[in-house]
Amino acid sequence: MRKIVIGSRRSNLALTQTDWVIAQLNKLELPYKFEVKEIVTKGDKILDVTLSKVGGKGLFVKEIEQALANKEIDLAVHSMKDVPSVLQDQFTLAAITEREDPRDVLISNDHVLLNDLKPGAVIGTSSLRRSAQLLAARPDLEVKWIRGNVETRLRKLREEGFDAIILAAAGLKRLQFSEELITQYLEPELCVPAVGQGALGLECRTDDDDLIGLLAHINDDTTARTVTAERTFLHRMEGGCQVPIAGYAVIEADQSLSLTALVGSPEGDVLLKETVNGDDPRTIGEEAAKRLLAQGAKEILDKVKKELDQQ
Ligand SMILES: NCc1[nH]cc(CCC(=O)O)c1CC(=O)O
Repeated sequence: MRKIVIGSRRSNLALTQTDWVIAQLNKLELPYKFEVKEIVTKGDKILDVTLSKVGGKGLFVKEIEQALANKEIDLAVHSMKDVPSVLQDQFTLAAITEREDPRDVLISNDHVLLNDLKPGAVIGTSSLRRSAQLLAARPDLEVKWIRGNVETRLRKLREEGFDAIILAAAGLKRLQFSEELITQYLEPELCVPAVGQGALGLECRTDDDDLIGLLAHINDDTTARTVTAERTFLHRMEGGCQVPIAGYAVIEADQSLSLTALVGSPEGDVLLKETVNGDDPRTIGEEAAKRLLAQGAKEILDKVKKELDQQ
């Protein structure tokens, strides 16, 4: 019986996601056992400055990959939205598991809906993707930076003068927060989710054929196809997750794919958005990128990156 060591960040969400993956693998009743090893990443320690300053979100993944390379761990469970669009050859995304609710949600004090928030209400988010789309819908709102894990952000909502915050439904559901906490689901038409939002990715060493074979059992084809379309788009935009890019694909009744891709300015005064249909995930990802680039998406993103560098 082989023991698989799984590296996880120490947050409740990361540990819950890791336990969920272990439960799926145990159901297979194959001769493997699983052990969790907690890893504290630099991104977890640095909570006060903007993440873009210390290397973006890829940072969470990087230290876990070091542990994979050193064979301290055999497997890493990631939120797909935190995984850079290209991995080094020595690492493989062996499976993408079934997507949880991909939507963002609004959580406001006193359960006030987005349209009913008072002019100038303060919204907490640290995502330029969320701020761009929220401000496009409600230009009068004020967006304020908020950091920390899900529990910390909920505490800050109550204690630090925010009127509302935006979180991913997937994280709240996995952590088993009550539905009553959620004021409003932001449908993808209003707020296109982050590329990969709600899906988990399982990363291991490329030469670990045995583990790759095991993980294939818990790959979800629908999620893998849709997330591949989204990530192809992200890759072509040369976007990290710290810039205002969104991508969300679904499978239609006739099994074809439909990808909605968005690039915006952080202030929400420009939102470029395209929906592309087709059968091949990579082709529609490329096509969405081509259409947005033709409308000036690169200029918008370059300006954002320059501003981040100056911070
Ligand atoms: N940005 C951090 C992060 N990375 C993954 C999730 C959970 C949702 C998911 O799996 O996409 C969250 C929290 C959030 O955005 O509210």
